[in-house]
Amino acid sequence: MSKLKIAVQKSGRLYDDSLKLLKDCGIDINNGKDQLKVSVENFPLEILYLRNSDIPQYIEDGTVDVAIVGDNLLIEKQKQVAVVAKLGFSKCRVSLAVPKEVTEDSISYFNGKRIATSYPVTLQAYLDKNNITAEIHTISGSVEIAPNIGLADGICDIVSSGSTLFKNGLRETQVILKSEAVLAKSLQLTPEKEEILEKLLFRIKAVLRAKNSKYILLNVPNEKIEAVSKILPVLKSPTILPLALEGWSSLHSVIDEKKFWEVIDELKRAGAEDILIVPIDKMVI
Ligand SMILES: Nc1ncnc2c1ncn2[C@@H]1O[C@H](COP(=O)(O)OP(=O)(O)OP(=O)(O)O)[C@@H](O)[C@H]1O
Ligand SMILES: O=P(O)(O)OC[C@H]1O[C@H](OP(=O)(O)OP(=O)(O)O)[C@H](O)[C@@H]1O
Ligand SMILES: [Mg+2]
Repeated sequence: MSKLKIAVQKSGRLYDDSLKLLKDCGIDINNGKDQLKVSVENFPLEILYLRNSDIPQYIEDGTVDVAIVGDNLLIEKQKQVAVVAKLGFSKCRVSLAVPKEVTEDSISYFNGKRIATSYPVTLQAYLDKNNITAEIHTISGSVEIAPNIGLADGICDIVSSGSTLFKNGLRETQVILKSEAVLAKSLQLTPEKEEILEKLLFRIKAVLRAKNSKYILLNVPNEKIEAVSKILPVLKSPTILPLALEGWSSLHSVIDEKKFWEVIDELKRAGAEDILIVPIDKMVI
């Protein structure tokens, strides 16, 4: 039986979360030190550890079948690949930034200026769209240093917390795009590999869904069940179990964690008590 070849970043920003995701999907990974190709025993998968920057080309060639890669890099490299799932980690943006002393916020500041970046294609497309003519200096890293050493008047680079910009006396002026890790696939997969990918995706979706959801249990007087149920932003309808205490019930359901914080006060006002929120490991719907 053939195996699906998946590329994962060898080391860097994507590595830990990529491996955690695969492990959460029940995939046993036993890496030897410096082993760059690992065959998985309990799923038809072969893992290749590669440089993030090389991955888009490998997917387009069909050298690898699928990969976990930063979406911003796929946009930059303009390869013929398909994104099959957003993975919710390594969230960042590609932004323009200027020395903090520059007071101008408008994109027209960059007209006739020099911009250092590792993402020249993304930057050029953005400048063209905004009718800006600038000189692009492509460098492969430590982009934030460029204005300080007189190499550029501004930069275009990845921003996440903003701390690298801040420490280098820069400030973000325009967000060009937002990115996160994605699962991308080759356009040349055989039907057999598509089938393995479907199985992998099924697991990934169950893991991601569970990450954003919580199991909620709360106690409520019977006459208030309807009012409380109406407020709960639940998946289907809640499970209602009678408590040993006469006139009370326990409501169980699954909710989106973010929505829970929005309705907590309303739930209490409507009569909910003893609210428990419990993590969910996997969620198949
Ligand atoms: N500070 C950050 N916060 C969140 N995500 C980031 C951050 N920096 C980079 N990323 C995302 O992680 C991906 C990998 O970044 P990383 O810096 O680890 O590798 P790289 O320098 O692009 O490549 P290589 O593996 O080829 O050395 C980027 O393409 C981007 O999508
Ligand atoms: O907004 P922040 O949270 O500070 O993150 C942004 C920084 O993170 C990335 O660099 P990284 O640390 O990956 O180093 P690299 O340039 O060697 O890839 C990116 O190139 C920025 O420099
Ligand atoms: Mg980096």
